[in-house]
Amino acid sequence: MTNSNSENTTVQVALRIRPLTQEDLVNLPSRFQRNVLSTSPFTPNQVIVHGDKKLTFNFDYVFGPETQQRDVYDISVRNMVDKFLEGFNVTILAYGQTSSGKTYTMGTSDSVSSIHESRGIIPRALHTLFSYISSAQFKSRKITMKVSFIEIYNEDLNDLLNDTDDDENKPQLLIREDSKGNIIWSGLQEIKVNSVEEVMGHLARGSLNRQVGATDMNSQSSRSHAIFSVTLCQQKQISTNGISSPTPLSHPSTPSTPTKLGSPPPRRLSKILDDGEWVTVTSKFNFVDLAGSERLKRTAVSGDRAKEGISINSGLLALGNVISALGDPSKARNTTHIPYRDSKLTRLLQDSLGGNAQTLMIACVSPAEYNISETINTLKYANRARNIKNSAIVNQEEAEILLLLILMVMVEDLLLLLV
Ligand SMILES: Nc1ncnc2c1ncn2[C@@H]1O[C@H](COP(=O)(O)OP(=O)(O)OP(=O)(O)O)[C@@H](O)[C@H]1O
Repeated sequence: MTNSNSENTTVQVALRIRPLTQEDLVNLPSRFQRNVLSTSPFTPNQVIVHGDKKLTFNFDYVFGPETQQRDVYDISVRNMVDKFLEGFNVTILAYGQTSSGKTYTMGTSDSVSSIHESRGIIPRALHTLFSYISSAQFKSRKITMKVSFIEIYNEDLNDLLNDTDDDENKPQLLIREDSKGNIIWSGLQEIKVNSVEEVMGHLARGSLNRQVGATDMNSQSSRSHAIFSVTLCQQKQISTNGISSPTPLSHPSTPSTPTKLGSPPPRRLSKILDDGEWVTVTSKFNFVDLAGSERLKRTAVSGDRAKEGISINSGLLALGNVISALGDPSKARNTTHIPYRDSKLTRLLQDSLGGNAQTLMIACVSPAEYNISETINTLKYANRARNIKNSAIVNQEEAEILLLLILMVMVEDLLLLLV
């Protein structure tokens, strides 16, 4: 950490091992239902794979099959919500093979009426956010929150919150880079929200629009990558000594005497400066539910499903390549080229991987022997992500607002000189 407005962090990686489900007990051959994963009793956050040979992997967090949704949230996510409120961009990615628990963990399919205990990360994070925002500490701030929901399906971008059937008049979704190198998703609807219920309504509506199709492994398999985003804009006043001031911004009044350029600030301008600066802090929270990472032959698909599989895998392959390039110190020294542009997924997530965001990857796995090779792939993939270094900053714009105030006063003064 350099100062309170910028933090150098690494991508945090949590492993979540789901329990055997009723579907496993019905669908998997009984000789392959054996549990092949255990957590280490001696080394925290270590998982042991009991296959042909014993393998161990370490993560920032390891959640065993008995871990409840509340604990996953409290231990690994709650602190990221705090960071989001401070003005940092935050991304949480759920990665893993089909049916490994990504949607369950993330809560992407949860609705307002979902049972409280089984609620995933998204509804929990929103409850925390809204309770903070309605607290006394935030009363003096002007706050707007917006949500958007984007899907990448066969390398096409879809706006899951735009229900219009009129495809021709739907705005084109584009990924752009601004002059500061920030990634902008343009053409996407951003809907203003005022309560957890409203957010959950949009999440449920968007999830219904998401592409799902039956594979052999999961009858409701998500065939697309989906990113639910919450953007928080806070206008707050900070006094010049850095302490938040509750005084709202008052518009500058007409000056009694005109000010010459270069003269000391007029009294009302120095009053504005004394009262403190108004700053706008904007942060974005991305909840990413990736499509299943399994190899095609496992899901026994053909035709359109196979085409989807190839495109899902190419997005995840590109994500893997970006992770390798960012996470392998020897490669990072030798090449400055990070292949973000190889897929829409990596381009959309460019800020979250090696950029201006605090990022948590949750790798989800099944404990059953039947899935052992996919599980090992997931463990290796997620392990590499731990080496990625991000450099996040509080997205605060004070200079522009102050400059604007000074310019407003100057324009008024110049106008007065003309009359
Ligand atoms: N930790 C858990 N505790 C209890 N049930 C779980 C847990 N994780 C997943 N499940 C159950 O396992 C099944 C598959 O989970 P889920 O749909 O979240 O998988 P997924 O990884 O999102 O799959 P896909 O990539 O195909 O969408 C669901 O019935 C879900 O309720």
